[in-house]
Amino acid sequence: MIDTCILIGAPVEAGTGRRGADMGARAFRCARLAETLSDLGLAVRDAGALAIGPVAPRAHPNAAIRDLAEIAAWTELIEATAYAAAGQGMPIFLGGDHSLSAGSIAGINRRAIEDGRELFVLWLDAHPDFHTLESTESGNLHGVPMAYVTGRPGFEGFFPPLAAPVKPENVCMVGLRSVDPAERAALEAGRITVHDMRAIDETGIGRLVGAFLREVEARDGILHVSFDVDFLDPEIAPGVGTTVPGGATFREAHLVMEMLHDCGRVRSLDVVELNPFLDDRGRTALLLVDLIASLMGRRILDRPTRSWS
Ligand SMILES: NC(=[NH2+])NCCC[C@H](N)C(=O)O
Ligand SMILES: [Mn+2]
Ligand SMILES: [Mn+2]
Repeated sequence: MIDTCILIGAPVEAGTGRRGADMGARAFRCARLAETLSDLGLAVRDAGALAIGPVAPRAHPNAAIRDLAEIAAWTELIEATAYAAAGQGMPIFLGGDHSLSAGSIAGINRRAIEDGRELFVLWLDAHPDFHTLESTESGNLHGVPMAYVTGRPGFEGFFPPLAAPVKPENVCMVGLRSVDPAERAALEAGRITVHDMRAIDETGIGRLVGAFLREVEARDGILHVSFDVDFLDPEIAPGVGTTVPGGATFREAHLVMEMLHDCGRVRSLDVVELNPFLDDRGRTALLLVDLIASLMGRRILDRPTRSWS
């Protein structure tokens, strides 16, 4: 694990159908993310918030799509930021909506390839966000980043060209419970590892994530974690625009974070879709700060408790 965290605010909300996600990065600061990480003995660099300039609107044959030029501009900026930050510490992207992961994962993968490392992605989300520009029906571009970074066709000429796609077999999605028909067909035809809520109920989240982490270790990979707030059950995390009932519990989420810390291979993180406008007195932001703390090494007992390998 890395000892310097770089906090990068990415106040993008054009990818969602609801306003308010652009306040997410500020809410993490109110919930004392930087201080919490410092208390764990980590160096923290606050890189502030990114901003794009004005963009000329772009049309797409899929008329449902909104804010294509804006999301393309965010993707380019976040990609460059992720690439630069990955050489200096552990970037933590504070969203902002999930479209930011198009840029963060693309930039992290460019760095990984340059360093001769194999990048794996753990995608914690109620949704696969696996639409192409053709298949999205809502037109909300937070529903497409995983298709983009794994190199599915149709982004050429609209999104920035990828240095290299992430290998689908290096991606593991956990927590799915809202999958559109076009996404389901593409996931069935592809090679991404997918664990829906039923798999979690039947097998246990620790065994599912443990199997993936063993694979990352076996292939000497590095890991990017993309955490969508709606991975969590809305009862404990109401501050998100796309709530879906039946999500991960408090203990399941902390277990995953603790296992990620113990595996020692996480090099970058997105925490996305926090919408303070929909939150209940900051409780979702505070919960996320505690989860990030678990990922960065906070533990209940002061001894290694790793038991999954
Ligand atoms: N990052 C998210 N919250 N994505 C939700 C996407 C929901 C739906 N699949 C859509 O494309 O509109
Ligand atoms: Mn998502
Ligand atoms: Mn989601």
